[in-house]
Amino acid sequence: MPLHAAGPTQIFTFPDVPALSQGLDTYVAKLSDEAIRRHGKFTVAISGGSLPKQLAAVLKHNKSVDFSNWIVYFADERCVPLDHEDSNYLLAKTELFDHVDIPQENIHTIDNDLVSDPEEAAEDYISQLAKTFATKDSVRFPVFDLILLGVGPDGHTCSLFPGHPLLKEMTSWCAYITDSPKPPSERITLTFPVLNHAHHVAFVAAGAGKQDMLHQLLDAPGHLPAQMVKPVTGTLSWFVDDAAAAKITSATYKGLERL
Ligand SMILES: O=C(O)[C@H](O)[C@@H](O)[C@H](O)[C@H](O)COP(=O)(O)O
Repeated sequence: MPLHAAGPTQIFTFPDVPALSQGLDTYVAKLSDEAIRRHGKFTVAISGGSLPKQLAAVLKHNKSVDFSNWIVYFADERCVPLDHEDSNYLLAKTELFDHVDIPQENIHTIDNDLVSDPEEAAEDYISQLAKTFATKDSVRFPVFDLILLGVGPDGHTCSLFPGHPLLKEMTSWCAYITDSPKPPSERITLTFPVLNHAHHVAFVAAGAGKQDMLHQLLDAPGHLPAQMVKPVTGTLSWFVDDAAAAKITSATYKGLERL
């Protein structure tokens, strides 16, 4: 069985979180290897929340991954200093970056001097993205090799929340929000067109607390933010543990796959 294939959403289920981390390691290592062979680098965007820990648990020990060619962005970031306990960067640093050899200049953080001005911080982040993704041929949207996303109990992903005007943002690469219902209220976030131009997008969700939302997202059509992630040509995968997957019933997904 291929790990992923263009086309319909693939859902990989695991008995528990350690097994899910093992599966993520296999998946990310393969995509990293493919991307580095193809274009000499692996461009990846990482979310906050529980994802960095789940991602890093096994991956940080994987000596076969060429982290020196990773280029890392944040799918969203809270507008707090980089050493603040709410910083997605600090979390990813503690869980992953401190254990592997990603060159510091390849880790694109929110500008620490701009965290009190979300609009400026988002503008700066667009400039950082342009350094990696704009060529002299110019690109319409960044095309990440992989974007790793979490999902909230209200169906939000990144800092894209249900009913928020940012759901309609279709031109800018990175936007700011000052009224996030999930604290802290000020954040920057990649936008849907960026998410949907990636080669691969993977959601990661674990625990019984995600059961109802996964059932809602995957068993019925809708317009919640996580349901608006529909890669134009890329793949969409879900990595879930059995507890989170327990209420998924749709025939579309009846072949929940073990990785
Ligand atoms: O910075 C953030 O708050 C996140 O990027 C956010 O979108 C997160 O991924 C979800 O809220 C899921 O969080 P949990 O995995 O902790 O439930």
